Parts: sequence; C-alpha cells; structure tokens
Amino acid sequence: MSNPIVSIKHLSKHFGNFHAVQDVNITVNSGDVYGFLGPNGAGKSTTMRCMLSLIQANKGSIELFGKSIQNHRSEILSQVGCLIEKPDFYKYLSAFQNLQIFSRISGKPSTKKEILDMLEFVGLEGREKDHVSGFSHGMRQRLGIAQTLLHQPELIVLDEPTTGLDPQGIIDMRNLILRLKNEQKKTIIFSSHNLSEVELICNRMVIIHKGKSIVEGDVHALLNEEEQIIRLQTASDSLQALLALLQGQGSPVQINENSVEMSISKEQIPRLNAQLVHAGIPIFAIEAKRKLEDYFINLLAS
Ligand SMILES: Nc1ncnc2c1ncn2[C@@H]1O[C@H](COP(=O)(O)OP(=O)(O)OP(=O)(O)O)[C@@H](O)[C@H]1O
Repeated sequence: MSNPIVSIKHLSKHFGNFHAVQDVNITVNSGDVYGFLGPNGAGKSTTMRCMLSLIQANKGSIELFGKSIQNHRSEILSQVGCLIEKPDFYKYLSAFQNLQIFSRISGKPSTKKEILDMLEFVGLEGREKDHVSGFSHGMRQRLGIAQTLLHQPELIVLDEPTTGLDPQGIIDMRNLILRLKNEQKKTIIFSSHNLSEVELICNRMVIIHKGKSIVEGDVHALLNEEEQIIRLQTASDSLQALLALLQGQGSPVQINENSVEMSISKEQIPRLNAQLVHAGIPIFAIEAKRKLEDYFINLLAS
C-alpha cells in the first residue's frame, strides 16, 4: 500500500486550560475524499490548522507527504491548497484580476490561459471580467477554490466549504469537489457537520467530537452496517402486546408511551414485519436508522 498523504498521530492542542483537540489520529491516502465530520466546536478547524501548521500543536506527530510539517513546512505547503476561512478578495477588481494577483504573490505566476481555464473549471466562465463585489457567496467560494488550485497542489483542504450556501450552491460545491477528485486526481480533505454530505462525496471519514477522533474508516463500511436501529410506532394500548412480541428479538434501546426503538439485524426486519401483521398489532410507522447515523444524531444532541 502507498504511503499516506496525511498521517496525524496522537495530536493534542489546548488553548489555555481548554483541550480543543485530544489524541486525534487520522490517515488520509492518495485520492481520498476524506471527511472531518463533527458538530460545531468539535475541533475540526483546530485539527486542520495544526495539520497545516497555522497554529502550533502541543503534542503528536503530523506528517504530510511522508514528511514532518514542523521540519518541512514550506516544501509541504507548496503542495497544499487550502480554504480555511472565508476567502478574501479585492472586491472592486474582477475575478480574473484577483486570481492574477494571487498567482503573482504565490511566486508561481499563472498564464492568462491557466487563469481562464481555472475560472471555467469552477463554473465562473463568462464572469471573469465582473467585479467580485457582485458575486454571490457560492461564487466567492468557487473563486476561493480556483485560488487554492492555481499552484497545482496535490492536496486540497477545505474547512466547511458548503456552510452558508443555498441548496444549489451546495450541489455545485459537491460536484466541484467530486470533479477535483475524478478529473484532477486531487486528494481532498473537507470538514462538515452534515453526515449525509460526507456520505455523498467522501470515501473515508473521521468523526471528531469534543476534540477526540471517535471513529475513522471507510464511509460505506461504517454506514452500511448490518445492524440497524428501528423505531416502531403503535397505539399506546398496544404497547404491551408489542413488547411481548419483541421479546428475544434484538435489544430494545428506548421505550416510550407508544413507540419502541430497538437494535436489530437488517435481515430480521421483514420477518418481524410479518409477525406484527399476523399478531394484529397496529403499527403506524417503522423507521430504520443506521447505527452510525443514530450515534451521530445523539452526538449532536449531547
Ligand atoms: N484560538 C482559540 N482560542 C480559544 N479557544 C479556541 C480557539 N480556537 C478554537 N477554540 C475552541 O476550540 C474548540 C474547537 O473549535 P474548532 O473551531 O476547532 O471547532 P470546529 O469543529 O471547527 O467547529 P465549527 O464547525 O463550529 O467551526 C471550540 O470550543 C473553540 O471555541
């Protein structure tokens, strides 16, 4: 197996007495679209900042492209494009002029054609001469991505790139990330607090909660678990009959006045359904959630 692009081991970062990140472990391989998933304040941005050496970690090792960020900072960062904060532009200059200035500052000036191609790639063709002041939030985010790509980095790091975007903007951003992976063969790390977003575009992910990496791995392996949580809703006067029928089938998670939540394997669900019909127990709804989904929803609530 090839060496990981990013290897973070036992990373910790505190601000005064507050432990923002504690013993986080992350491995990102070449070609991954890797999701940092976690609720607000979980420690995603802090982990990214440490990873890019924008802030100093207190403990742990961080290697990108097989080299320590501490010892090879500029060499490593020349291969990374990042959008960590809201991108800042010269509002009264055009999209083209902004990219031209950034590419000159980066020390690797792009040609006119390269800048126009980049604007086309992010879906801003035809808007290159327009002032950024007239751009929507989604257009600015895409221009921000164009800026991160100008120096042809191998790794792209995006901190919550869909936050604040309207539904179309979110779809555009997701498609752009997938095109970066498929057409440009980039490795992408992005953070989100939305499980379904991570599921849609990532092949690997880590869940970060209260500064700790809780689960890391292949998105489909983590989400397509056979074990499910189902919620059966019945009439309150049928609850006892329902509980009696469920005895010995899976393990109850929660019992309410007119519903039961239980953990059960996927293939048991049709048989249970048939038994409920046969016993004449009125069921108003059966909802199934994957265990990780349930787990993540509980994390958000905690
Ligand atoms: N410079 C700082 N000084 C003090 N506390 C900080 C600092 N930066 C971050 N924190 C705290 O560390 C915790 C983790 O913050 P972080 O921004 O990494 O979370 P996040 O997962 O990216 O959340 P969000 O989705 O809200 O951006 C938060 O409680 C935050 O208030």
